Amino acid sequence: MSDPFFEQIRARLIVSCQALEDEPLHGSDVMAKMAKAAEIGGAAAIRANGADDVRAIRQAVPLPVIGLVKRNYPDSEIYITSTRREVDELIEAGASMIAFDATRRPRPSGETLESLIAYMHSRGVKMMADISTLEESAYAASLGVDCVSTTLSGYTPYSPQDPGPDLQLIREAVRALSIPVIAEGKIWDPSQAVQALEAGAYAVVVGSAITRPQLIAERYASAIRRAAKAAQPAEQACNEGPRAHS
Ligand SMILES: CC(=O)N[C@H](C=O)[C@@H](O)[C@H](O)[C@H](O)COP(=O)(O)O
Repeated sequence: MSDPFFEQIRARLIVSCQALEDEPLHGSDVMAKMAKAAEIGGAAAIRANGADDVRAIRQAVPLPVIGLVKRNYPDSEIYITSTRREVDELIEAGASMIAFDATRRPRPSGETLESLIAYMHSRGVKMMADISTLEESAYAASLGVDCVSTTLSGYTPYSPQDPGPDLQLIREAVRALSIPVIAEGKIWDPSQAVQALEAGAYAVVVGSAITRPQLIAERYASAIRRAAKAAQPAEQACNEGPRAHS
């Protein structure tokens, strides 16, 4: 593939810099700093939520920004770039590629997956299809998206609910598709990123493990709590000392 964007991200790290309103790091200024840190750390591109964050990040770093808009609608479970309204916002903000929910669940505002992809085609924008299963990846590819990302595995009720990345989906999608398959979702460790690449992923997106400190802290705190709890009976026995025989 000779597309400069895809050349730039080949076998590289993409950092997802996202903080929703209820998260402590919410705010475009903070996300722009996160993106700067990611760039210094070696990221080849940034994934970001919302037109304001896309704009701020584009000003802060010379990296391509994959944009999405998370917005809840009352009549749909889909919340990642659900309709052309979000697509327009991202194009306006200068996103290099648009990430969107490419599951076949009902979309809000009478939009369909097919109509949304056709609209993005007509606007000439690159498309990253966020999918949760092999079947969804194949269908999105047949509609002409530029790449698929395993973002939604574990986030639809019918996909595997595992704690780690869906390496099997990556492997199967790579085998089945002729477009890049991006590994995304639940990658917490550099070794998992390497496994994803070994499974054939074209690039790897890491979010929470780099940019959501409250989740990172929680992992440490709960591991420490678990270890302390497991050590308790032994400690108690130690403190009590040998029992005197009566
Ligand atoms: C399911 C969903 O809404 N995923 C979102 C998609 O943009 C983000 O909240 C994730 O942080 C991103 O996909 C990266 O994944 P992880 O944070 O696991 O590295």
